[in-house]
Parts: sequence; C-alpha cells; structure tokens
Amino acid sequence: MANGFNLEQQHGKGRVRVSRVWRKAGEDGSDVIVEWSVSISLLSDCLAAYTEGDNSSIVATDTMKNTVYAKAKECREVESAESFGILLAKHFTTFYPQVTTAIISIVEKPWERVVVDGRPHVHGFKLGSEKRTTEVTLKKFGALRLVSGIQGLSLLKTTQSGFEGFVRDLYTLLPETKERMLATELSASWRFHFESIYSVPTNSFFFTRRYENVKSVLVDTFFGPPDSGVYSPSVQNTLHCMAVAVLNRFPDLASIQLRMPNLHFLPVNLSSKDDPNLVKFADDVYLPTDEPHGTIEATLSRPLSKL
Ligand SMILES: O=c1[nH]c(=O)c2[nH]c(=O)[nH]c2[nH]1
Repeated sequence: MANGFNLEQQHGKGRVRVSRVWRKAGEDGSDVIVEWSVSISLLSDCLAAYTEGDNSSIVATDTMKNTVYAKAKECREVESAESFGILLAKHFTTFYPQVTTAIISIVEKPWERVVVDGRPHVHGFKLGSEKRTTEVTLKKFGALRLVSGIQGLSLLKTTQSGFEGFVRDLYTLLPETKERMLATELSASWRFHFESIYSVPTNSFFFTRRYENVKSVLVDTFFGPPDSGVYSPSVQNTLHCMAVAVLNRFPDLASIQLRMPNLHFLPVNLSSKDDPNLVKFADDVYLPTDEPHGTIEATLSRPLSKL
C-alpha cells in the first residue's frame, strides 16, 4: 500500500545487444557466434523509490546492462538463448535480496554458418531470416516459466489452399475459392512444462535441437508431402494442424501459441476500353499485399491432468 493505493511495478533494461564468440568450440574446431538482444525486467521491493524518492533499493538498469556483458564473458561453454536467460535470471534473483522475480527476453539473430566449396566454413556466417526467441520468468526460489519461439518465418504455397463456406451477408464480396495462394509470416512460441529451475536439461544443445525440431514440424505440417502437399481449407485449420502436430510430437511442451497473418495475393484482372480482358486472371498474375492482412492466432494447451 502506498498513499492508500496499490502499486505494481517492475523496472529493467530493454534490448541490450551482445554478441559472444566461442573460439574453436564448434565441430571440427570451428568458431561459434551468437548475437542476442536481451531485455531484462525485475520485480523487486523498491516501493520507496516510487513513493519517497528513496533509491536505496534500486538495482540500476545500467548495472543490469553491464551484467549481461559480464555474464557473457563468464560463459566458458557455448550457451543457448534459453540457458543464458536462465543464468541471468538466476543471478538477479539470488544476488539481490529485494528482487523477487526476473523476466529475461532474448531475441537471437540468425547468423548461419556459410558453406564454401561444399564445406561448412570455420569462421564465416551469413544472416538468415527468421529469429529465435526465448522468455524466462524466474521467481526467487526457483519457480520457472520457460517459453521459446520463432519470429518472422515466411512461408508460401502456390496452391492447395481455398476458403469456402464462410458467413455471407450484406458486406460480403469475397468469392468462395478452392484455389488460391497461401502466404504467411509465422510467429510461434511454445512453453516447456519445466516448472522449476532444477528440472531444466543442463545440456544447452537440448534447446537448440528442440528449436530446429519444432520448426521442422511446423514447416512440414504447413506444406504436407513434397510431391502432393496438403489441402488447406483455411488459415485457421492449417494453424490448428500445425499446433496439434507440435504438441503430439513433444510431450514436454505444455502449450503452443501461433500467429499466422494471412498475407493476401490478390488476383489481377485488368480491362481497358478496347480490351475488357487485357489481363484476365488464370491463377497466374497476383498483386502481393501485406496491408491490410488477416490476423489469425490461437493457443493450444494440454489439459493440466496430462502433464
Ligand atoms: O483462411 C482464411 N481465413 C479467414 O478467416 C479469412 N477471411 C478472409 O477474408 N479470407 C480468409 N482466409
């Protein structure tokens, strides 16, 4: 209670950019690099800072930023975004008596090893597209919420998509179709069922392998078999199939959230005074758009009793 009001507060540092290189730590003695944007938020007992101007309990956000670099330096072994987030959260919740919860979010840039003359390069990387993410929420005595994810995975198929049977009313102009393009920029986040810091796998490759495997299940389910694909009656149904496939494959995931904007490819038809069929659409020429776009998102969770 402060002045008769309830006050909820947290403070932290956003988007601390850090890159860590581990020399000769990869397979065949190659260098390993990560580039992270780390955001920290601490829930701490520092009410007097807000109500009295008394800063004596404040962990300075500048100190939080410096901690990111100091802990990156201390990591002798290659760390995943998840294991680094946990390590930072552990530090903040154990080192400072007044800190009750630490929330660490990390977005990793997709530096990928280049292949030259058919062989992986020992120190050469190029930037890929989709980003890997994690959010660690750790309470003082080890209660953990761990979410990993992917952002900005662009997927497109040229056929095997339609949209029919939807509500028709005064304002409905969209024709029904069995044949359209389907394009999206997928964001997904999946929550692990580990509920304590003591039950998290210590092998940091666990999270990297899991990221790759979840990504494969999402992509494979979106497209279907390579020769024939799979028909999508709506973004909603495809999204649901993808989420079900991930939870069925990985029993240690409690839930998955998917966002799939529907990036419309509009049929192009042009007519002129002389030629009403100047350009007549035949599933060939499209106007790609991203504004406006459909926004379709859902979270699929396991019933608690099944965990
Ligand atoms: O797959 C789709 N889901 C929708 O909800 C929708 N709405 C729309 O106009 N087109 C589509 N496509």
